[in-house]
Amino acid sequence: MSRIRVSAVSYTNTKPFVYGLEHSGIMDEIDLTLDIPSDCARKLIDNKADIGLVPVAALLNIPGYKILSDFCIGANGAVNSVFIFSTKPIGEVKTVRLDLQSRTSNALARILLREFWKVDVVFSDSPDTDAYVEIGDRTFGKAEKVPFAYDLAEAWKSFTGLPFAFAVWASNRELEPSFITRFNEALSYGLEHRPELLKALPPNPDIDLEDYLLHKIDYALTADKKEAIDLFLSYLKQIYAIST
Ligand SMILES: C=C(O[C@@H]1C=C(C(=O)O)C=C[C@H]1O)C(=O)O
Repeated sequence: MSRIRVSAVSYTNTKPFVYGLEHSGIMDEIDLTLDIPSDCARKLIDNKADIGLVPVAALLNIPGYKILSDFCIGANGAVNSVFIFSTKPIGEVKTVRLDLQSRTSNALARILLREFWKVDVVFSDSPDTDAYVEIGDRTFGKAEKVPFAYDLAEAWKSFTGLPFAFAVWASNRELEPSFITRFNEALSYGLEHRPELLKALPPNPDIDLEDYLLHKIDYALTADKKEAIDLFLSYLKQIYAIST
């Protein structure tokens, strides 16, 4: 039987999930790759993977997608690894560069700039923009070093009162229910064993990894995070309608 191809995110936020998958029998049934979020989305869209930790902004491009887990990469308030970094206060920003590794946070930035901060900006690939979106481990420690840093999960909570989900476990086809159960058990094992994982991770002077993996990243795909996804996707559709 051919293995199920799984694309997970290569950032620290996903390490508990990877720990769970690697410490379970499921490794015999899957081919696991670690990818930046934009590649993870691309693999699901192009049928190069069967399951992915898919940026929610990409769900609209995966016909018939199925969310197969009650775990996600989310946050309830500040997440500490998804930012707009800026040389100016957000109300004065005119140009913004997006992050090529991101799908969700780029869209979230567009929504918040327009609907929450109410600034009209131009998006550009130029290295000289007033502000830029950045996600993942590359952001660790930067918020204290730049003139202005805006945590996008925190801003979303201020805007909507809701938590947020950046990426969900989804498939692009039907899978065996018993496999999905075992997959979820492996993810759950990883979350439960975060203390052991934390002991094994090299210390990082730029981030409190315990706080990040136990408190900032919120892994439960709760009803209010699903509500947030629906709301986020409805804003995203409006933005597509405007920009196309
Ligand atoms: C919290 C994060 O969430 C991520 C952000 C994503 C995106 O912007 O597309 C996708 C997956 C997550 O890893 C992060 O990367 O720091």
